[in-house]
Amino acid sequence: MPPMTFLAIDIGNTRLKWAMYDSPRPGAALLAHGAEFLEHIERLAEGPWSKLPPPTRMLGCVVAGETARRRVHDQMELMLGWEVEPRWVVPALQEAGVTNGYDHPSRLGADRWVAMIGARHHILQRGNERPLIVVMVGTAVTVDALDAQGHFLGGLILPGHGIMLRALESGTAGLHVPTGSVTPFPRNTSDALTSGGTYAIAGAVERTYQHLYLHCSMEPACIMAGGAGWKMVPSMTRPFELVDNLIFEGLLVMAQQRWG
Ligand SMILES: Nc1ncnc2c1ncn2[C@@H]1O[C@H](COP(=O)(O)OP(=O)(O)O)[C@@H](O)[C@H]1O
Ligand SMILES: CC(C)(COP(=O)(O)O)[C@@H](O)C(=O)NCCC(=O)O
Ligand SMILES: [K+]
Repeated sequence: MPPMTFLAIDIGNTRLKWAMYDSPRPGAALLAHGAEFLEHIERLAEGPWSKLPPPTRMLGCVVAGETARRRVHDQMELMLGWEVEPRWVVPALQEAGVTNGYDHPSRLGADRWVAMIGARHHILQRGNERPLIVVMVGTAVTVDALDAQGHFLGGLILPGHGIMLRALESGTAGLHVPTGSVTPFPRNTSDALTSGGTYAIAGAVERTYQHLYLHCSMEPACIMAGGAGWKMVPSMTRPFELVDNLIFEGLLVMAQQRWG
């Protein structure tokens, strides 16, 4: 049987991340991966994808809008020998052991849905059925809560580091300063802005931790991901695990259910 290669794609509001695996299932071997800022999507076919084997299956999640999705389809069409049909995640009422408590389940960000499925799979593999907080630090920050049975209870959306800074710069006269350091008692504008943003995110996670602990009477686990997740590492108030490829783990779980 020929190998069943799998292409996973995550289109966020800042960057497209992609990864090619040797099969559509968790634990598959990673063959190649990359990331492009959205303005460079048109480089994919001629550049990083040109040396890839044709994918047998493709599954992606997109929150950057219809135009970005179409630009990726165009790149896939340019690839000689690629006949794969692009498939994109739409958050459902239930998938892979996670139930979706959103008022309108399909309006939940597809990346949040995929990340929660990846995170739930990740902690179940460690034999831990416990409440779970999934934090994604990208363009925006999301802090999502699941109970021990895998019910998504709800979650927060807040601005990411970049948006917070740009909002303050554009809404004030005197806040155009270089990036500072995170410190408990900032004594200059740069440190005050950088610390304010970082602790705003850490505080939102801490609050969700308290809410979920109270709701479930059981200590939650916390999984963190996203391009700026590493910036949060020294400032978190509870134990957490940084999982770099969380979205891809989620897409692999979903791919296995579809094609495995
Ligand atoms: N090397 C990097 N390239 C791009 N963004 C980075 C990088 N390192 C950190 N970041 C931060 O990560 C954020 C983008 O993360 P990412 O997960 O790509 O976002 P999204 O999923 O929204 O596209 C940016 O706002 C930026 O602050
Ligand atoms: C919250 C988000 C903007 C996060 O996007 P990102 O930072 O990953 O680019 C995205 O998940 C989204 O557009 N969600 C739809 C609205 C919702 O989840 O309620
Ligand atoms: K994302």
